[in-house]
Amino acid sequence: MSDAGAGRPEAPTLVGIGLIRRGGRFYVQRRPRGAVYAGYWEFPGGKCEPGEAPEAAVARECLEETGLAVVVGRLRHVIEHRYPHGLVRLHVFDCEPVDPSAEPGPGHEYRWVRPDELETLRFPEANEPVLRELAGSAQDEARPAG
Ligand SMILES: Nc1nc2c([nH]c(=O)n2[C@H]2C[C@H](O)[C@@H](COP(=O)(O)OP(=O)(O)OP(=O)(O)O)O2)c(=O)[nH]1
Repeated sequence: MSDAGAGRPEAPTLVGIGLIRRGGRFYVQRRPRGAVYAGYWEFPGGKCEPGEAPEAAVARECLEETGLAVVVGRLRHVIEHRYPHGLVRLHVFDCEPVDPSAEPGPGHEYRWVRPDELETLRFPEANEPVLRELAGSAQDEARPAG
């Protein structure tokens, strides 16, 4: 007997996202025209291919989208969010460029931003906990000890 449809929970689309950090700043880029959330800022990343682990997707998407080869580090957040276009599960990883002097390619409009600037840019709403945490850790670093 088939149980197709009724009662089965919707599987989220798995997404890998890279927080590429260089000298205390993060790489952000504008989502291209025609994409969902076109014109919003985002961290590089994208959907996992079938069978692909999120960290592998991060390395692949960072290279494809920015031209930067990255070392994928700690998994910082897993965020499940329902958008009008579907349910996504974002896996957000700390990343470092393999070559710290390499510049991103021409594919996207991009900026390297300080953590406290992140909250002034418009990101897709699922990014909110990431932006809050990065901005908060910047304040901790700036606060004098004691
Ligand atoms: N890349 C990226 N995607 C994000 C961020 N925040 C966020 O909610 N998303 C969502 C938007 C999309 O629903 C999903 C990623 O999809 P995408 O359209 O960028 O993925 P993709 O590059 O594989 O796209 P495509 O091949 O289907 O064009 O994750 C973010 O900071 N970066």
